[in-house]
Amino acid sequence: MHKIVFLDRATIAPQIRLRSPAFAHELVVHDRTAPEQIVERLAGASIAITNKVPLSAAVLAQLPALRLVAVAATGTDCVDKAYCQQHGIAVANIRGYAVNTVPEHTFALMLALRRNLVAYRDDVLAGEWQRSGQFCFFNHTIHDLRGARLGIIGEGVLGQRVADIARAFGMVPLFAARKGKTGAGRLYTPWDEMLATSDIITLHCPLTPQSRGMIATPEFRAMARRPLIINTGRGGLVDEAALVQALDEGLIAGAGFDVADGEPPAADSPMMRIAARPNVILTPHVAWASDEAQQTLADQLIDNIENFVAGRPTNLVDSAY
Ligand SMILES: NC(=O)c1ccc[n+]([C@@H]2O[C@H](COP(=O)([O-])OP(=O)(O)OC[C@H]3O[C@@H](n4cnc5c(N)ncnc54)[C@H](O)[C@@H]3O)[C@@H](O)[C@H]2O)c1
Ligand SMILES: O=C(O)[C@H](O)CO
Repeated sequence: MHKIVFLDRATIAPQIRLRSPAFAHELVVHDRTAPEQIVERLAGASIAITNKVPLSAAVLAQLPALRLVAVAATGTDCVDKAYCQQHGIAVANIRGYAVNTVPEHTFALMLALRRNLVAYRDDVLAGEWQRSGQFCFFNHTIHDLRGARLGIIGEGVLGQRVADIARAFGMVPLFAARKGKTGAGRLYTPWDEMLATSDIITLHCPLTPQSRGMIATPEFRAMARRPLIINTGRGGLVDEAALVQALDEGLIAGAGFDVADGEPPAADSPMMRIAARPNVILTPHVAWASDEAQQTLADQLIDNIENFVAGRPTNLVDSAY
């Protein structure tokens, strides 16, 4: 009989229904699991469910019964997939569930920052409208999306939907070629050209050893049009100290982030130090979290587990990802 252990059920909202897998099993559910509890809790489990509890090689090496890590997310950066691949542990993720929720959140950040909604709201609350003496006032510039060039990093499910919505707004979406690769091809804009010509840059790629820190000081200095940076991908894709410096030096117009390098970020972290600025919006990794998307995720999570046990696994992730 399979023993299934869910390490962090509290990362999915309580109203989301998690159906019981349709095979003989024992299911143990923990709301949260601290690093020092992982090995003890997964002892004897053949299937581990994790959303964000890290499963490092050192931890996995102590779990000889483990056969499947079912990640309750698209991003699998919390799992040492190279170790899993070498030791016959399958890793499955959730795909396509966020195709509405993340692009909608991405555009919410873009619109709010392009139109300076946070700054105007602060002004209204501070009495600026009354002081202006007329029906409107112009303390902050406002830019339309129509005509803006949108650099998109990552051309998967989310990057493509963002491009579709961008076209509907009359924007010009540009899929960035891989950093460091020459010869962009018909569908891709060379990396340097994307940096130099975008009015907004949005990240939709996984966090891997290759993509960590892909936007750092040299990239900010190459952003000739003072773009907005939107990151709903993963903390760690953008070097946060370099982001603060880029904002301080006016190299970028603003930042809309749903993720941080280390979550929750420490109170004195770079992201928290800039979070109150009017041209910064930081949301707590909730772009994925519409009720609709969460239910799709929960259903697909159990599908993945049932399919694995039935011998026809779905959504397996290899170590390159
Ligand atoms: N903030 C959130 O709530 C939230 C929700 C869902 C997904 N995400 C993040 O968004 C990412 C993308 O999701 P998706 O559903 O589009 O995944 P996907 O697998 O469909 O697409 C990922 C794309 O990134 C590309 N890619 C891989 N490595 C790259 C690199 N080094 N540089 C540039 N591109 C690279 C892949 O080729 C692929 O086209 C996930 O990996 C996850 O980290 C965040
Ligand atoms: O990768 C994902 O699916 C989101 O970050 C939610 O965990």
